Formats: sequence, structure tokens, C-alpha cells
Amino acid sequence: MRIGNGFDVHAFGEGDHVTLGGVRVPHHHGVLAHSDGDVVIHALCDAIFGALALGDIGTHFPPSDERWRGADSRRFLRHAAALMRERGYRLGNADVTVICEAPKVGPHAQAMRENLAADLECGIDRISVKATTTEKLGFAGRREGIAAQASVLLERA
Ligand SMILES: Nc1ccn([C@@H]2O[C@H](COP(=O)(O)O)[C@@H](O)[C@H]2O)c(=O)n1
Ligand SMILES: C[C@@]1(CO)OP(=O)(O)OP(=O)(O)OC[C@H]1O
Repeated sequence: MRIGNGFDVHAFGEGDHVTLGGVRVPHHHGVLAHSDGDVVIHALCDAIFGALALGDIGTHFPPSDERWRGADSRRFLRHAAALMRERGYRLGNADVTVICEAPKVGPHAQAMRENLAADLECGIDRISVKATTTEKLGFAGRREGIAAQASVLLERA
């Protein structure tokens, strides 16, 4: 078995939605990012890359590379999943926490889990997405940005 963790932050900027776990969540801000800025998927990718000791998301998808401008982050997750399978592992489980005052994540968590399970080719019961505020403390509490952290356990396939 292998364990991994990931963490990602994006600042809020102009826009009318944030993309979380591949779901378009209406919001009065977007995020500043090279790709679609999906913190759920970025944290999850980093957890998988970490579990495999294969660097991090920037190693595989450099922010200097124009190919990833505005990219759908689900593409990054499918790449991480393919590397996981190539190395003889499958997802045991993944647990993601989104950290922000807003938007509310709960109403979208099920749709996110469905996307993540599809990209990781596993049952939805292996994927958890939850959320917390920081009780108005820190950058998330000041509504300056959004963060996510992820843990994964990989099992031998
Ligand atoms: N962006 C968020 C933040 C929180 N939730 C849900 O609300 C619950 C209470 O959050 P606290 O930070 O006050 O503990 C939390 O457990 C989530 O269920 C959310 O959906 N979206
Ligand atoms: C995802 C990448 C893709 O170029 O860019 P960003 O969307 O800015 O996201 P970040 O979480 O900073 O990770 C770095 C990059 O790999």
C-alpha cells in the first residue's frame, strides 16, 4: 500500500464560477490560475503523485507550458490515474476537504464524487468530498481564496 497527501490553493479573481471536482459551481468570483484552477483535482493529483513518489502536478504539467492554459483539470487526474495503474496500483480510497467560506460545497459534493470516481475508474464509495470554513480566520476566512487538501491510499491491483 502507498499513502499520499496533496494541498492546493488558488486566489479568487474575476469570474462567475469556480470549478471544483470538475463541477461548475456558481460563485461571484472565479479563481486566478493557469488551468481551470480546480483545487479539488489539483490536491488529489498531488496526493496520487506523492503516493507514487512521482513529483507533483507542476512536474507533469508545468505552468510555463501553454498547452495547459485554461485546461480542464480532469485531464490531469486521468493522467495521474493512468500512471497509478501502470505502476500496479488502484485507488483504495480518497478523502478531499475543500476549505472556503463560500461557495457552499455540500450541494455539489455528490456530482464531484461522480466525476472523480469516473476519472479514477473506481466506485463512488471510495471517494469522499467534504468541506469546511475556517471560521473567518486566515486567507480563506477573508474570502481571498479557496484551498483543498486530499489524502489517498493506493492498493496493489
Ligand atoms: N464551503 C463550505 C464550507 C462548509 N460547508 C458545510 O458546512 C459545514 C459547517 O462548516 P464549518 O466550517 O462551520 O464547520 C461543513 O461541515 C460542511 O458540511 C460547505 O458545504 N461548504
Ligand atoms: C495545474 C497547473 C497547470 O499548469 O497550473 P495552475 O492551474 O495554476 O494550478 P497549480 O495548482 O498552481 O498547479 C500548477 C500547474 O501544474
